[in-house]
Amino acid sequence: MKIKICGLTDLKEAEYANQNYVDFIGMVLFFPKSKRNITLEQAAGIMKCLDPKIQKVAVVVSPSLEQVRAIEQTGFDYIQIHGEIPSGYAESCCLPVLKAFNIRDMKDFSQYSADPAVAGYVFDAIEPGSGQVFDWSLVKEVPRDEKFFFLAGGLNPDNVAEAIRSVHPDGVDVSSGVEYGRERTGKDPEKVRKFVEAARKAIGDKAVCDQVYCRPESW
Ligand SMILES: O=C(O)c1ccccc1N[C@@H]1O[C@H](COP(=O)(O)O)[C@@H](O)[C@H]1O
Repeated sequence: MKIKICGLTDLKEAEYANQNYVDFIGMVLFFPKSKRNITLEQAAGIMKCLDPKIQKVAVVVSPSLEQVRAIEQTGFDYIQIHGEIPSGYAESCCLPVLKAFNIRDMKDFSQYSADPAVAGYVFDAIEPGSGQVFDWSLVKEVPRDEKFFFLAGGLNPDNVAEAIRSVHPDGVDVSSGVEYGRERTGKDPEKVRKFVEAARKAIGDKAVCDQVYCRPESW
């Protein structure tokens, strides 16, 4: 079971990821509508501060091939794509894709599950990065294959254990749920710590571990 903290925007947030030994971080790119959108140059600076063991995910919405190539050159390990994967991706790009499904897109699931460029799935609420929880029963029946299954959408320190027990994902993904409230923006180190602690505690629960789908070592 892996933990992903998404939407990092500055160097101190990279430090929170290091301090809590998270497995993945995400950074939102080429999506100015998001308050977490940063430039490739900012992302490169954040990457330099990250523990090299942490996997770096570029989070994008229907990117162009040109944007994907720029992301590849910046040194990301994965690309999380909401919306459409650009046509010609397999021929000219090599970053493994985490295909995000904003739950109304589930009709496209079988198409993407057959795509060799797709290394994993991120199941998220309708509005990405909105902090909204969706009905987890919608993904409980998703057939488990060799691709990685991240649960996202409104997770927070108070509901992540229940999410793990209920859905048995391979990984949990959070952004809004570890941020400050209305008065301040950015990640709250105390919420990051509590989220990671709650997730690890739930994972450590033997009854849960026995049911969680086992991943290959590389994950
Ligand atoms: O965070 C954003 O603004 C964002 C923008 C574009 C695509 C995805 C985005 N966020 C991703 O949404 C999930 C869940 O976030 P939350 O915990 O519900 O806030 C996560 O993967 C974010 O990276």
